[in-house]
Amino acid sequence: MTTETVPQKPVLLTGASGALGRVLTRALGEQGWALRLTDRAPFPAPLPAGARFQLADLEDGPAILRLAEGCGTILHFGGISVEHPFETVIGPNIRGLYHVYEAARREGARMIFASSNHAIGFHPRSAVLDDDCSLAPDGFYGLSKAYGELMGGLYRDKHGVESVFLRIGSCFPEPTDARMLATWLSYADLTRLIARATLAPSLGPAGSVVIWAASNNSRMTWWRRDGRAVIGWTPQDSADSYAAALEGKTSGDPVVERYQGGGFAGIDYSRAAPPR
Ligand SMILES: NC(=O)C1=CN([C@@H]2O[C@H](COP(=O)(O)OP(=O)(O)OC[C@H]3O[C@@H](n4cnc5c(N)ncnc54)[C@H](O)[C@@H]3O)[C@@H](O)[C@H]2O)C=CC1
Ligand SMILES: O=C(O)[C@H]1OC(=O)[C@H](O)[C@@H](O)[C@@H]1O
Repeated sequence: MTTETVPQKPVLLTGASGALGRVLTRALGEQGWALRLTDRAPFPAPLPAGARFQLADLEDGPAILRLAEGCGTILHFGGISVEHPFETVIGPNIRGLYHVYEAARREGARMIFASSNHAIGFHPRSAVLDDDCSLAPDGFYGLSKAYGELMGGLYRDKHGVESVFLRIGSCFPEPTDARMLATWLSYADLTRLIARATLAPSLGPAGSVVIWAASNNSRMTWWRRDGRAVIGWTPQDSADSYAAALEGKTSGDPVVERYQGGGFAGIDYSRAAPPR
């Protein structure tokens, strides 16, 4: 038996011009994937063979539906990616997300949603979380990710749309502070995770899985059971080799150090844009 390494249908990647979108475009393009790329910002590098890019805003529903035509998987990485006032987040991350889920429903595509640790960021670091833990967003951004997971549940239960919810920790070239000794996800582990999430023949009886998306970091003691066995993903990298350099690099702020979401838990935009 041969293991499939390239999806049979094209894959739509939103947020292609962003940090992780560019990483995935390069890595999956090199593996011969047929990529349909989109972002509201131009793609800042040459496109790999087999990739097409189209500028679009996630808030433009008809454009998103057209882009998804014929795709078997949607990698949804577009949107606001850090804490911002509510009015900034709602368009891309809520209305835009709805357009992407509608596209997945119409195409019968599997959704791989870049959720975030900030969907559960108000859990204390002393808590040990399984994939069915309560959502505990640490701001408007985290709230939009929690809403995205709930929307995925609705589209699964009502329309049979499959979803992989990636609760990504901190995905950067390397960890840069003590918190990331727990939360870091290497680019290579992300790429392998996306491949397994896309190519896994089934997401099990539930039709959706939650993945704690961090590398094999021994300091990640907050996250336990998830759906990685269902898709066949095992992280291979680790932040441990950075420990000597980063262990003392904490914020000194008790709020930041207490919660899993770190600095986002301490940002307060609640009065940034009063209702009109
Ligand atoms: N990098 C990380 O450590 C983590 C990232 N994530 C999620 O992964 C995804 C990708 O993250 P990054 O690449 O780091 O973020 P990024 O900010 O570099 O990329 C996001 C992309 O979305 C695009 N975008 C924003 N609003 C849009 C709209 N209305 N229409 C079309 N495109 C729009 C932006 O132009 C940007 O290129 C995001 O959804 C983020 O929330 C989640 C947890 C951790
Ligand atoms: O918590 C973290 O480290 C990361 O979480 C996220 O969701 C953000 O997209 C990223 O910019 C943060 O650095």
